[in-house]
Amino acid sequence: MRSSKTIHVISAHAEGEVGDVIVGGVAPPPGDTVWDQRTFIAEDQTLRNFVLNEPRGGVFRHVNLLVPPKNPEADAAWIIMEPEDTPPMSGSNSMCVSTVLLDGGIIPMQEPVTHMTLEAPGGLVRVKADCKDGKAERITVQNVPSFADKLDAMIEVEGVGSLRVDTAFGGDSFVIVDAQDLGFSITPDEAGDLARMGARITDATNEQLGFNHPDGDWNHISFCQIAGPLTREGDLLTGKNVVAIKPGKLDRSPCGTGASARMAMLLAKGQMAATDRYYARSIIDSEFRCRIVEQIDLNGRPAITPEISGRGWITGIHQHMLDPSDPWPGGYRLSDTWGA
Ligand SMILES: O=C(O)[C@H]1NCC[C@@H]1O
Repeated sequence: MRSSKTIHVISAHAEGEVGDVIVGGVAPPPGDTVWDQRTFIAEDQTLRNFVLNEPRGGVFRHVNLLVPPKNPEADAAWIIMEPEDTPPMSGSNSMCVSTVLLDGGIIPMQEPVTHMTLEAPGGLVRVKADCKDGKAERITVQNVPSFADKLDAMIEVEGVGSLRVDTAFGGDSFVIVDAQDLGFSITPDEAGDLARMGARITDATNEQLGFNHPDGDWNHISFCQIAGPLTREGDLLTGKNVVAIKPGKLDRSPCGTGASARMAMLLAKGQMAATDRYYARSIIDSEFRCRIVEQIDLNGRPAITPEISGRGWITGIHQHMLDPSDPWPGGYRLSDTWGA
C-alpha cells in the first residue's frame, strides 16, 4: 500500500445532513484570515476536488477542514466545503464540527454543558453543547448576523411562470419560496422534483434579483428554500422546509442557515415576533430548534442574531489516500448524480 497523501477524517451528520471533518493530514491553507484561507481553498480547488468528488466524495457530502483559529477569542476554526460553494457559515456543518471536536476529544468536554467559540469564515459563532456520558447530545449555535433582503419580489421561472419570492441571508444566501405556490407538500417522494425545481429557482433569482452581502464578499444566492406552511401554538412556530443545494441535492437537515434566513424574513414581515421560537422540520422529519437571540443593526440594516439547535453523531473514521498511479487524483463528477 502506498499513498502520496493521507487525509484523516471523522465523519458525522447533524439531523441527517453529512458533515465530515478533516482532523489531520492537511496543512493550514495560506491567508491572514479564515476568510482568506476559505478563498484560497475555493480558488485552488485541489482539496475540494479530492474530498468532494468521486470516488472519495459524492454530491451528498460536505467536508469541513479544521484550521488554527486567527481570532484570539476562538477555541477552533474551520472552513466549510459544500458541493458548489465554500460558504461563510453552515448550520449543520457547525453542529458536525462541534460534535467531532467534543466527542472526538479534540476540545475537552465539560459536563453537563461545554461552551466553545468557533471561528467560521463568516465570523465567530458561540456554541453551547449539552453533554452527558462523554457525548455532546445537543449543539446550540449562535449564528452570524442574518437579515432579510428583498421581500415579495416577483421572478419568472421557466415552466412555472411568475413566482413570488423573498431573499435573505442567514450565514449563507437564500431565495425563499412558498411550497404551496409550487404544489409541493415536502415529502420524500418529491425529492428529485424539489432538487431540480430549487436549482432552477436559484438560477432565476441570481439572474433577475441577485444578492450582495453588505460586507461585499458574498455576491450570489446559494440556495433555494422551499418553505411549507407554519403552525402556531402560543409562541412556538413549527414548519417544514427543504433546501435545494446546487447542483441538485436536498438538505436532509432542516438547514440552520436557512432557518436563520427564514426567521429574519418572518420578523421583517411581521409574521414572527422577536420572542417567538421556531422549530424547523426537514424532509426526513428531523428538527432544528431556533430562536432570535437579539435584533441588531448591520451597517444600517436591521438584522438578527439567530440561534439554531440540533443533534450530531459521529458515523466513522476514514483515511483518504492517493495512490500515485491513480489516473484521477482530482476525482470526477457525472451528471447522473451531480446534475440538477
Ligand atoms: O444547515 C445548514 O446551514 C446547511 N446544511 C447544508 C447546507 C447548509 O450549509
